[in-house]
Amino acid sequence: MKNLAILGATGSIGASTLSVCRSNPERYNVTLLVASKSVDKMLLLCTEFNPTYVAMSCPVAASELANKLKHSNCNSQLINDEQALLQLLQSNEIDAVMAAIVGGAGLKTTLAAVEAGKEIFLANKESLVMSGQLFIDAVKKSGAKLWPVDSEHNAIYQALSPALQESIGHCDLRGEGVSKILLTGSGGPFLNKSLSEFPTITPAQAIKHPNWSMGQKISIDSATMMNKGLEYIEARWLFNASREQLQVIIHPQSVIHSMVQYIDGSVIAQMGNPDMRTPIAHVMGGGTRIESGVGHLDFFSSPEFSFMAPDFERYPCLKLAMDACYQGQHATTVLNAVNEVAVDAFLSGNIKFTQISQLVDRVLQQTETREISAIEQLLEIDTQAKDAALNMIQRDLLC
Ligand SMILES: NC(=O)C1=CN([C@@H]2O[C@H](COP(=O)(O)OP(=O)(O)OC[C@H]3O[C@@H](n4cnc5c(N)ncnc54)[C@H](OP(=O)(O)O)[C@@H]3O)[C@@H](O)[C@H]2O)C=CC1
Ligand SMILES: CC(=O)[C@@H](O)[C@H](O)COP(=O)(O)O
Ligand SMILES: [Mn+2]
Repeated sequence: MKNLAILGATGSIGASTLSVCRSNPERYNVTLLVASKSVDKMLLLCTEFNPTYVAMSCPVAASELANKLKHSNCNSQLINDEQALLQLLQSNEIDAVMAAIVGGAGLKTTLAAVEAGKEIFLANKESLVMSGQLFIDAVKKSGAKLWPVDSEHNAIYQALSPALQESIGHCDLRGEGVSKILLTGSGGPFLNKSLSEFPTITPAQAIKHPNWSMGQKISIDSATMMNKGLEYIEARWLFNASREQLQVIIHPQSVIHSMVQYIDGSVIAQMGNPDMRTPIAHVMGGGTRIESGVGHLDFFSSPEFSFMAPDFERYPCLKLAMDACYQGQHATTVLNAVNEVAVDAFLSGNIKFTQISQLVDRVLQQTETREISAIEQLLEIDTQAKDAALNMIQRDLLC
């Protein structure tokens, strides 16, 4: 029985993780649940799982939850400050951590767990996009076991040889006969929409992913294909892949979750219904197969598979992310930070869909190259980039 912390417990990945816990009660003890503002959802989870500890990053939500917990049958202890949360994550009360906070807000907690050598189930791709080399170095130093949860990276992991699975972050792809990682993406809801209609795309249209049910931010990222850009950077770090070893392929059906191509011509793909409980069960089972609650693929009623190359005119965010990947960690941190501001602004009706990429591009263009050697530098770059982006929105500097 492992003690599990779920960071982002009230979100989409949090819900899928808890569903896998329900299907496998003998494997995990839900010890710590962390979220931000969703008090009522958290109260329900506390009532069901009775975690030893619970934390809400928003102080108002934390005190509201404290009050409600007093009148409940659950005796979870509320962790009230960030430092205490980081210490708990690093303590021997926690064995495994599902890192599923959305955005750069997940960086500190995820890294704290990495530094303490925990078993890490990584959904929070933004933390790896921001901290890249520092993250991978911390994994190596602490001996943390890093499991990719993101459906594509989990698929790639499953298609790799045991030697490569054991060397996440330091894979010798060529040495093990891998010629390319083929990262698949659906293309989102606007794959076939006329480009002339893009400026009038609404949040309600953009949030409707054709295949996956996910949180708001990642759904918008899928629509711009910034999600695939972030995943490209994520794959670069997880699998130590060079530019020549990474290719993005649009596969609108989201049945193949990604593939690995070998030098002998073989291509190994992982397939399944688009349901995150499959990769989550894979990592929570430690690579062995456990119940996920996901049904089998029905090959006779599945649509035909199709594949195409991404068009950067339709998906400028993908190109920006692929370029930032080779500019360095300052660039990937700015890309991620500005994208977070832009997605928020789009969801609030303050900018157009087409202005998401414009904003990211503008702030990246005014970013100076910087060598990164500490997380504090990344956090400073993150704040500066967000300020610059907000400033551009307020001054109405976008076309
Ligand atoms: N959803 C999916 O299918 C997939 C998601 N991912 C990645 O997983 C991560 C989570 O995505 P998803 O579950 O969709 O997102 P959701 O928006 O559904 O959930 C986000 C979670 O993060 C919590 N949260 C937000 N800010 C903070 C904070 N500052 N401190 C603590 N908790 C916080 C939210 O709490 P609250 O509810 O209280 O606001 C919520 O529990 C993202 O990085 C995403 O890219 C990767 C692959 C697939
Ligand atoms: C489920 C998952 O891993 C998401 O990242 C998903 O891949 C999003 O779909 P897109 O392929 O449209 O980005
Ligand atoms: Mn994904």
